[in-house]
Amino acid sequence: MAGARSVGSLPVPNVQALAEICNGPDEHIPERYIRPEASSEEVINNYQGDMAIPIIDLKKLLSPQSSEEECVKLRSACQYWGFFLLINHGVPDEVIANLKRDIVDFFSQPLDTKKEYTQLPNSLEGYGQSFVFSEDQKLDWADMLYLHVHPSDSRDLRFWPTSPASFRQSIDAYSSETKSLALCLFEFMAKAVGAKPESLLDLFEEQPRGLRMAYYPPCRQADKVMGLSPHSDAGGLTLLLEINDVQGLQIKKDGKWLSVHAPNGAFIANIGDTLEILSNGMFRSVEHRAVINPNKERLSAALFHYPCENIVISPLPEFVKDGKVKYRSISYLDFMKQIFTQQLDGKSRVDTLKLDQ
Ligand SMILES: O=C(O)CCC(=O)C(=O)O
Ligand SMILES: [Fe+2]
Repeated sequence: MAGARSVGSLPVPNVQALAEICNGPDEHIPERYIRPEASSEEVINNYQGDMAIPIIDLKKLLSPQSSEEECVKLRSACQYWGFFLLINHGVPDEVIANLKRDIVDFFSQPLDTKKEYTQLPNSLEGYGQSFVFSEDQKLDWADMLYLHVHPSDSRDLRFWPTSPASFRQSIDAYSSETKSLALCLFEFMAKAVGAKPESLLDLFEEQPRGLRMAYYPPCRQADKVMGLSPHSDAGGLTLLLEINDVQGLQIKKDGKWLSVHAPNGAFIANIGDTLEILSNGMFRSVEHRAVINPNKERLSAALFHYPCENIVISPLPEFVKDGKVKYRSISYLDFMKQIFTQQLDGKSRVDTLKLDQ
């Protein structure tokens, strides 16, 4: 593969700056950003009834009176959707508001200021783009700032912006306040299928977490470009925050794209590949993408929860019903390496690990 790297992205133009140049209705958009699939597949915008994304209430999960009922909903959400909205999650409004403000402020700074945090070769962290493997690969209409936020010794402060001045503090507070959320969800997910809570908790207890903040510039020809290519998330669980209330996330449901939007203050939670394998396919890691708004910029922040680095990802015995193991085992490090060396051409990563039934 031309230009392949072990990790990190090839450098590509800054999209926010590009969008400012080609912002007319007929302006030429460079060929590498033209994505026919952005408008060629069916999208459902007003979903209702069975097509409404499940809403999980953390307060209800934690309350002895309602926990069992909410656990049933959680199980069904993880099995059939792989996505759910998480409400009453307990992360203070102020912590979320501060993070949102600072992310907006960061991306609205001059390019030269943001470039001080540019990704280095062979590193994913910093300001730039994710997953650009080759010179001829189509490109997404977005810029990103990716940081390891936990554990604290994984932080590389070279990439942590000092402007806006409160940014580091806001990310740190957000990281602390979300710390127990995913573990709590893992615990209930295990309980929901009759497995011991430790079965998942033990694998995620060190909680490596990364925060990917994305800036999707508007594009007058939004139907020609793609904000974030279809993908599934590699880790265990992702908690997504929509920063400025502009819709753009779409998830694959029964072969169609479904627009998903979080009401103010809710998280959009989704199962990642690692959890699909650990749960022997009981929980689904679902393909999703982000599209572009013609008039408004969109910002989001995805908090990825990874398992401990030294584990082998393999279906957990408690999730294997009828003795049928559906995935082959792979060390977590090898699994992550694949992300940077393999172009899957539309195939899902977990599919490559599925055993023939
Ligand atoms: O921005 C979004 O809505 C989606 C982000 C996402 O899927 C990701 O960062 O993996
Ligand atoms: Fe994602």
